[in-house]
Amino acid sequence: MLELVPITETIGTEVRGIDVTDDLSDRDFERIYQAWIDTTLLLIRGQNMTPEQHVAFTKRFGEVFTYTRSQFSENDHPEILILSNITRDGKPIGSPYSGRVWHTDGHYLTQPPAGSMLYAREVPPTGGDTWYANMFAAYEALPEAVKERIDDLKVVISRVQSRPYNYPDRPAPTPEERAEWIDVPQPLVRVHEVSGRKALYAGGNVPWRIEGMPEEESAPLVTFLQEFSVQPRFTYRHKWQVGDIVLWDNRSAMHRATPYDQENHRRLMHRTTISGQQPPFGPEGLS
Ligand SMILES: O=C(O)CCC(=O)C(=O)O
Ligand SMILES: [Fe+2]
Repeated sequence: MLELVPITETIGTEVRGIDVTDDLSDRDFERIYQAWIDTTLLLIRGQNMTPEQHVAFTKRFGEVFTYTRSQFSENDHPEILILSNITRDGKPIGSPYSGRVWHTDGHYLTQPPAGSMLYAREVPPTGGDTWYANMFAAYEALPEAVKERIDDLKVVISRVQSRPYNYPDRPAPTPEERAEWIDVPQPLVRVHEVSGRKALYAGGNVPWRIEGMPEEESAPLVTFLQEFSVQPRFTYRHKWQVGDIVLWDNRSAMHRATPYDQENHRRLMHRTTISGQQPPFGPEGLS
């Protein structure tokens, strides 16, 4: 029987009593979907999915993104992104460095993904955990004066500067990529398109600044918001077991991967990504 169990006081729901490869009734799915929207993260343990089943389950939450240009997608499954240190024919089959700093996926895209579903296939005995922070809770805990100050601010994100920082194992952007990777504006406070709740949209792995604000004012505010939002009271550290699925709502969560002994242990994660809309601007998210 489907059971929904809170993970911490502020973030996450563990979904028990389901096999995601079975047909879930619309009623059960609706409860799971609502828990995802409300608590930003779902954990489902003990699953055994083929790539097809992973994609099919992800599709219930939205349109699944296809990695047409990634060197790290699974053979014949462009929807499955591989995060791993395991090598295939002497070549890495994934980037083991992805996400080592707090971030929200695709902050630098005009249409960032709505969510990501990570599935653990192989895990090291220690390390390789993933941290998550609930950005609704972080926003709501800010002093009223800070909320008023930041509610209508826009930030500008530079994708070009992000590449070497995020992926030390990948080459710097090519001139073509540089030309294509434009600076992207995002709201600093994001109104969730399903619940209407406000979240701090302050992801950190891509350099960003606040539009129209002098650097000496913007930089300390950015640092304050980033540090504020990852306090233990808003976060959950997930220690992976094989068969775990974690689905996070990228509109209301930040996350961060932690290191592990890459020389001696294997970690293999399959990720699907749910496409998203352009974050709405304006105090009510209407414009
Ligand atoms: O490997 C992980 O634990 C998370 C990596 C990450 O940032 C992601 O999948 O978006
Ligand atoms: Fe990520």
